Amino acid sequence: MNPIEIRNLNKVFKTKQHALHALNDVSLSIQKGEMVAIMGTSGSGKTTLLHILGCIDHPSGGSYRLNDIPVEQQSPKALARIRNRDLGFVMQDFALVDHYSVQKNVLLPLNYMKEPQLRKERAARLPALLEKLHIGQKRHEKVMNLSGGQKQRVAIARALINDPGIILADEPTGALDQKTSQEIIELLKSINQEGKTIIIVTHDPNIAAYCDRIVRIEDGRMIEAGELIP
Ligand SMILES: Nc1ncnc2c1ncn2[C@@H]1O[C@H](COP(=O)(O)OP(=O)(O)OP(=O)(O)O)[C@@H](O)[C@H]1O
Repeated sequence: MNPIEIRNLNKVFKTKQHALHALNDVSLSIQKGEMVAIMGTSGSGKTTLLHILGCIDHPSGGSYRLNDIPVEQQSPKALARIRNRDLGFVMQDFALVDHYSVQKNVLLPLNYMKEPQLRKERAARLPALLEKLHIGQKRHEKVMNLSGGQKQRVAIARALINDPGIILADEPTGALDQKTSQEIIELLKSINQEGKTIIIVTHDPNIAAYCDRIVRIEDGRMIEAGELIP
């Protein structure tokens, strides 16, 4: 079973004037432990695809199985649980709460977890996780006082606190300088080498070079699926 299986996926955005086909007949399988780059020109549909993979948006047609679960048949509550447990998100603008501390930001996903024992177990991972991401000393610092690279490390820690199998990253280095970008992609690569499946939307060929394969999208169509890992 592949963690991600999409078949003949379509996404149409309807406005009063017209219907925009953001994704057109996209089929894609992603194996466990792969690191995949999604590339394409601006407006080609990359973020739309990532949002559907992240169960943030719904396709207009086609099927999506995530960890063998048919996503389109899930209730909003079940989808919220999937987003919380099975997926970690890393965004270009970090999507952190600036006036919260590092610790409070990283622990945020646990607020949505009902099981107290599991929440406790996950929270206990915090110190080791922050050390691993080299932000241990910033634990009580407000996020607004951190550099861009440090903020992205906090966002990666938050994505990992629930130990999801899949990390989805939308231009994770888009707001960072070249040196910091390299540090962040090397960090994501090391997380991938520990077994996480990682999907990264990027414009940057240097970032894509760290991935196992490149999926290219143009005008909502997948024009290249790259080579699968043997
Ligand atoms: N909510 C929406 N309503 C209407 N059209 C949308 C919506 N979201 C995206 N689109 C359109 O769908 C197309 C694909 O957008 P998407 O954001 O997926 O592109 P992208 O490849 O991620 O672009 P970029 O590299 O500039 O971020 C674009 O034409 C965009 O204008």
